[in-house]
Amino acid sequence: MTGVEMAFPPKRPLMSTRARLNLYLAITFVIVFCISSAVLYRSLIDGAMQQVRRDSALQMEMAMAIRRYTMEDVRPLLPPGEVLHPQSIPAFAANRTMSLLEEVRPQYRYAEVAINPTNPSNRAAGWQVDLINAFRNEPDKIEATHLSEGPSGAMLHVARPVRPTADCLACHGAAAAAPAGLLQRYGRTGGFGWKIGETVGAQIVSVPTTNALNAAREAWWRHVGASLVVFAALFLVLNRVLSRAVIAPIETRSSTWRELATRDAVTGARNRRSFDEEGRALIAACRESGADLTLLALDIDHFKRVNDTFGHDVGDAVLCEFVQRILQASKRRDGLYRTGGEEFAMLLPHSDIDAAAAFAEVLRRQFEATPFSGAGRLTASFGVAVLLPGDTLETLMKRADRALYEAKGAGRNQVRCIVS
Ligand SMILES: Nc1nc2c(ncn2[C@@H]2O[C@H](COP(=O)(O)OP(=O)(O)OP(=O)(O)O)[C@@H](O)[C@H]2O)c(=O)[nH]1
Repeated sequence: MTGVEMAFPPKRPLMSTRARLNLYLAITFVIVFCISSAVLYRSLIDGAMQQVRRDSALQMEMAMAIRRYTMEDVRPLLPPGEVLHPQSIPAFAANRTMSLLEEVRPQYRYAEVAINPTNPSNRAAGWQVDLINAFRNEPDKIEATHLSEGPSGAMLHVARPVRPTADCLACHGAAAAAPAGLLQRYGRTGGFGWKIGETVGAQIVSVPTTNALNAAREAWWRHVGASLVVFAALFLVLNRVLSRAVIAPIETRSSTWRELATRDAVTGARNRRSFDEEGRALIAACRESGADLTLLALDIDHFKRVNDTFGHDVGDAVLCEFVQRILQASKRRDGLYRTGGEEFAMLLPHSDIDAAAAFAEVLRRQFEATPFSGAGRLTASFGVAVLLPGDTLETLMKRADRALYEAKGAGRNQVRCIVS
């Protein structure tokens, strides 16, 4: 056997239909998964914050109820006078009661603070002052929020303005008119001169957000994990179903169509169309890599006589046997092309003219020595041409044909080479 190598097999698409289907499925799943996870994350966080706000609203309502109870039920029994009972002051009662609640619900805080308080421990500081000033700047505002980050986590502070009514001025109007007990307990320095409707302070409810947000994030991670499992299972099922129901039949049909479009129906050799396409690609590849390329033109001698003597069917069988013998003698299964009736061509990359001629000679001897079944002894002629700079497939083919005609002209059953 010779060392020549026949043409490269035709190039396949970079990705198979199956691989493309998997890629599209995977991309679709990733997009759907990311969008649904992002939407879920947003809604879980929003839900957690709404829960925090509901908690703060409930706490504020509790404080308001305590104030009201103090004002309506306690104050009439213990009106400010010579002796001051702080328990009868709404702000004191609310602060005190809510501080008891804080013992069982740590971090849930309530504070009534003022810029100019009667009780110095109720003096607003830092962001509390900012909230009060915000209410002062916008008298229509009835609620303001502030988020803070502390050692125990993030907190949401919800504030409502404290605006004195006529009742409040009994203690917080002029210091001279204030009850003696109040002056005696807190002095004359703070908590006087308030005016009806002006913002003097704020009720502030503080609620932790960290726990609720962490719970929302944990729920999100659980969902992400479960979704991943569901998406992966769905991917596998869809992949299987589509592969069996759609891709497999398409691949079978397309490979059949490819065979029909690129092979000669009688001999199974690659057809003229393949020769043109693959020949051009091969020339470009050999030019780029600098590899040799030779073209072998083959033709059965006096083939017409086979048809005329034994019939067209035997002629077909001879063509098939001719192809099989060539393929068996070469390394590759592709690379032999039927370019005409009983004319064939072979593209031999990495073969110089001597190697190609030697291969042709092996074939020639083999044909000559071994009779064809049904048709007896037959010979073939060969023309060899090597790829030259500036060659196209057509010019290369022309030279190989010329060499073949020279072989025919010289009596057939021989190999002729044309180098330039
Ligand atoms: N059985 C069969 N014959 C074919 C087929 N295609 C072409 N032929 C015949 O091949 C013969 C080719 O004849 P020619 O071109 O005269 O060539 P030849 O007889 O081989 O003579 P040389 O090539 O000069 O040696 C014709 O008789 C065609 O009818 C085919 O597919 N099957």
